[in-house]
Amino acid sequence: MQDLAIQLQNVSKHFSHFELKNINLTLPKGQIMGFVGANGAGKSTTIRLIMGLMQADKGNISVLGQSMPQMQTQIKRDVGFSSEEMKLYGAQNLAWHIHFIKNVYPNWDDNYARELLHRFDLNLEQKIKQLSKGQHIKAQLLLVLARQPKLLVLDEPTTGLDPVARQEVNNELALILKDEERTVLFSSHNTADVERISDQITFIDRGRLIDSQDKESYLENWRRIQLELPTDLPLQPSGSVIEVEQNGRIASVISNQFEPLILDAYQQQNIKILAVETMSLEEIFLANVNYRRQVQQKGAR
Ligand SMILES: Nc1ncnc2c1ncn2[C@@H]1O[C@H](COP(=O)(O)OP(=O)(O)OP(=O)(O)O)[C@@H](O)[C@H]1O
Repeated sequence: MQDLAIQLQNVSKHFSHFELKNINLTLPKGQIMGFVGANGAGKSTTIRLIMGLMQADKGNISVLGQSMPQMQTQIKRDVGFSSEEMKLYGAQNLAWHIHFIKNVYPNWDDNYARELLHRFDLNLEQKIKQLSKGQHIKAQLLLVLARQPKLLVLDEPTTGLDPVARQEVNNELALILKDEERTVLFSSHNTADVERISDQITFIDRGRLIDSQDKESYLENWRRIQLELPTDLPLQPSGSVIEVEQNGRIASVISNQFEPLILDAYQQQNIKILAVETMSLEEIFLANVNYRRQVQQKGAR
């Protein structure tokens, strides 16, 4: 069996107005997973459960082979976690934080910390409370990255950063990708970031995982097909076609399991194929969420 950094089996968590339902998720070691969902989809809740900061109502969670939350103290050294909720000590500067963390975590890498300090354009002596929001996020990331943990769990690491800082952080994550021993789970609203640096993609919507797969084969499955129909009668979705937009005799359809046979089937109905287009992760995410919500609504009726 492949070595897993994170495994969730049938995990559920119920709040008064929200339910995270039957989450099954596996992240193999050495991979970087982008965890994508709209506001309130359940990303932070899932991450809190993984980190043992909250207890699931049901299901099993294991992190680096250890059960959570029972073994959270034992695995803390190997897991680096960063989220907006975690505040640094405002009255102290970055040098103080580095000194503190270095004493706790033996894998602390001074050279890497210096490189990050330079690349993130941070000042060791400036008090944390004087930092801008973006600088605070970068300081937090420096402290967690330089520990060289085996697993990094980052809750929206690039939210609130300007495009330049976002690129700096993404570049660091992309560098980590080259190290086959290290694993990253990061949540994001930004599908462009996720498309660029992840090798696993997980979509969550309204507390349910809607897809979790390796990026290459996932992107390969989705296509938008432009069609010219023989008449303007409405074209119905069928098979792997999940969305049809039609204007007269011109239609644009989306397939979530594309194969050339779909084109043959259209041609047999005298439908002309105008174009077969790949889709960005953003387009796929939006189409997928719309489709899943429609299916859910139909099921609920
Ligand atoms: N401790 C809690 N008690 C009650 N409800 C909660 C609690 N924590 C989260 N929720 C609810 O669970 C839902 C999911 O929240 P969560 O923070 O996991 O979403 P998210 O995907 O991280 O969203 P965002 O992108 O906006 O940060 C929300 O409706 C939120 O109000």
